Parts: sequence; C-alpha cells; structure tokens
Amino acid sequence: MKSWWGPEGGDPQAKQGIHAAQDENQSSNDEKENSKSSRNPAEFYRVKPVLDRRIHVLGMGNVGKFIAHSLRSIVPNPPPVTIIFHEPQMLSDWEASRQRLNLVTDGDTEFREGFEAELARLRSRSNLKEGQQTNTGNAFPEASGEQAQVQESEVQEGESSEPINSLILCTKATQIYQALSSVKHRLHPESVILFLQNGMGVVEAVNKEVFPDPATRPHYMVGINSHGMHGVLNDPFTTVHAGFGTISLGILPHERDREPAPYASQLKFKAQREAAPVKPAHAANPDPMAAEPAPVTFHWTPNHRYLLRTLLRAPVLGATAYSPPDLLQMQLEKLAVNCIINPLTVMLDARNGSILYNYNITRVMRLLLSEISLVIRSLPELQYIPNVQQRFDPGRLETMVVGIANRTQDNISSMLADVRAGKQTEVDFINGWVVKRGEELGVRCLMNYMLACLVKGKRMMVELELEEGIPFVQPRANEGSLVVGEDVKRVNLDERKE
Ligand SMILES: CC(C)(CO)[C@@H](O)C(=O)[O-]
Repeated sequence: MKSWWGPEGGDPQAKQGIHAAQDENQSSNDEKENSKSSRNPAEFYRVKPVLDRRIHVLGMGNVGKFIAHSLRSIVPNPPPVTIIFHEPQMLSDWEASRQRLNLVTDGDTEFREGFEAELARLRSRSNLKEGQQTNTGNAFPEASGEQAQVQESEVQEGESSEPINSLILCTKATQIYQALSSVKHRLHPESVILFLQNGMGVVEAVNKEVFPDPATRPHYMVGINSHGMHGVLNDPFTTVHAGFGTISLGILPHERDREPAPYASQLKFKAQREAAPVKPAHAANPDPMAAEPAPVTFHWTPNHRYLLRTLLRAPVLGATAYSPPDLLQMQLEKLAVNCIINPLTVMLDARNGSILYNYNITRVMRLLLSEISLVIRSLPELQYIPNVQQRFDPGRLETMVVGIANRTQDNISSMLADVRAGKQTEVDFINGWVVKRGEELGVRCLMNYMLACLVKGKRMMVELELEEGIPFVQPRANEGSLVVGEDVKRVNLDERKE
C-alpha cells in the first residue's frame, strides 16, 4: 500500500504550509497580541505549564496503533500514552499479550512498550444526548444523586474516570459519536482533541451532537494523514507501515475566540422546490458593503502547544504544522480526491488504478468534479483566500486525482475495504458533504448525490451477502485488514458445521 501524497506528487501550493519552526514564530506572534507576558515559547510554558503530559489515543485501528507506536518512539523522554479499547475482549487480549505495539516497515518489526491501556465502552447516541443534559464541561460534573449513581454504576473494570487533557481521535468518521460518548465525561473546556478522520463535516457534527455549548466545548486540532497502513491477519497489535506519508496538523480556532465573519450563506436550496430557478451560486460572496474580516487570532492553549510539539517530535509521522486556512484548503483537496477515487472504486469493485486510462470513467470523473469544484469555490469560508479559484479549478483537481490514483494504483481504497467488509462507509462525510454544502449554496449536486446513494446501496447489498455467507472477494496475500468478508464467511460456515 502506498501513501497517497508522495513527494513526487506533492502539490506546490499545498507546500505553502508553514513548517514547525515557522509555525512556532507565527504562534508566538499571535501570543504577543494575546498576552504581553508570553514573549517566547519557553516563557509561554513558564506562564502556563502543562501539568499532564499523558496523551490518550482512542480508536485502535491501524492509524491509532501507528500514532501510539510513533509517540512512544520519541527520544528522549517519550510522552506517557494511554490506548483506549472499546471492547472488554480487546482489553483482555492486550493484557494477555506482551503489551507491545509492533510496526512492520520494509519487513523489519519494531516494538514499543510502556503503554497504559483502558476500556471505554461505546455508548449509544441516545446516551450521548442524555449526557448532553448533564454535562457541565467539567471533567467531574456535579451530577444530581441519581445521575451520579448512573455514572458510577457505569464504570466497569478497566474503565477510568480520570480527566483527559490530550486526546487523539483515530476512529472512522462514522464511529465518532459513539467514540466520543465513551469519554465525553472525562473531557473539559481546556482539553484538546485531535481529529484524524477522512472527509469533512466531522467537527461540525461533533459540535452539534456532542458539545453543543461553546462555553464548555474542548479545543480542537485537525490532522490529515497520508501514511499507508494495513493490519496483519490474527495479529491485532501489529500494523504494517506500507507507504510513507505525512501528517498535516493545525489548530481550529475556537468559537470562544472567533470574531464574527462578515459573510453568511443565506441561500438555501430545497430539492422539493423544483419549479423555482436555482439562483446563481454567489450567495457565498461577502457583502461588498461589509467591512474586511478582522485578522484571525489563534489562541494557543498549553494543551494545544504540548500536543502539537509532541507530534512534531515523532520523526516517523513526518508531521508539519499549518495555519488554519492552509489546512482547510488541504482538507478540501483531499476531499476532492476521496470524492472520486473512493466511490468509483466501490462501484467498480477494483483497486485505485482502475479509474485510469478509461475514457468513460474519465467522463464520470469530470462530471463529478464540476460539481465538487463549484461547491468548493463558492464556500464563504474561502472567499478571502487568494487563488482559491485556480487552486480548485476542475482541471487542476483532475490532475491531482489522476496523480494520486496512479501512485496508489495497487491500493484498495478505504471505502472499498469498508464496503467489502459490509461496514458503514464514510461517504456521508465525503460526497455527502459536497451535496449538503451545495444545497446551502444553491449548487445542485445530483451526480454526487446519486453516487453516494449507490455506495450505500452497494454496502447494504454486501452486508446481506455476508449474512448469507456468499463469498465474493478474494484478498491478496498479507491484506489482513481486508479479509473481514472471508472471516465472516468462515464463521458462518463453521457455525453450520456445528
Ligand atoms: C487517496 C485514497 C483514496 C488512496 O487509497 C485514500 O485516501 C483512501 O483510501 O481513502
């Protein structure tokens, strides 16, 4: 498996991002404005020391294991790392094992140890909603007697109620609510959460569903991972680092610190109102009479700084820090690539290279990209950024998609792997996000809508096939994480034998 963002395909504009050292300068500049006493990073830490160095990693898929392993590889003085499992069985397997995470690179296995492990059981979405009513944003909310009892009785063996200051969230976008519900009561307004999901709209969904009150909401960071990893069959604590990539990181300015934007998308497109002509998609343009936006000030908390600096110290991650507008544009570029490669490989049931050198597929790609490009170029949040029109031109996006499909031609896309395993896909956070934002901006994205529906339909079909034990995919050797379909088939057959 190759990383999708190799140096040879690196995009020159994307590389405008600020390197760690520059970021340090940038952030100290911001702090000069924010606080006269914080003149340099050392002073920042003297004024606002980090009391807890522990980093929690939630989501023990390949990305989670890779991140946790990399953090423990930092020399000198690696941070204390807690890995969080969702299933009691996984925690028992870990406790029965040598309690090591292994990373295989070019056939060499390196192990890391010294992890703490905890259980945090997934809660249903209805529990999450209940939690919202009681959450005060404090890691130890003062619950009423009855609530306290419920919370106390819910703490099982292996679970913890200690506050979490730095959390790296590595679950799939589709698992985000349940994952956060399992630790929500341990997060507080000064905690920082790093989101490492594919697609867009995850943070907005979390704000709506999990942390609706900005006053008690934790701080956020976002990361874009381009490393390629896969698992090893019957070895839950080993990950193969199959393609070297990077992790692009940035902080998201918190609503508590944000200036109100001088623009707003007002036009709402409703699919039912067919008769009404679709207005030109310029609702996103700022009001010409409105004042220029105030410069954004990034408020760095000690936990932000600590988590960012720690990740930058892990060489294998290839982490780089970017300003929020640069990171947003990189996320949108990745989104455009995912909107094409992921669903098309699902529909073709083939590796990434299958979309290349095929004129009919190219036509489909262009139709999809025309919608995606228009939505992105109409986004109000990009209106004051120079060169957005050129950067997200459909032709340029096509060049990117083709380049990445070519470089990863032997990979099975994450969405195809999910569909083959009968798992829920991230399509709602990929093509679904384009459709949703398009609706808000008056851009009708019928092709992306249709493709998202087809992916969901195909997934449903596979789930039914798996339930009936029909074999349909043969994995290649060593593709441990991709053979779930095979396992399920085997389990079903075994059950029948019994
Ligand atoms: C770019 C990509 C499609 C390459 O496999 C990857 O982001 C994925 O699999 O989701």
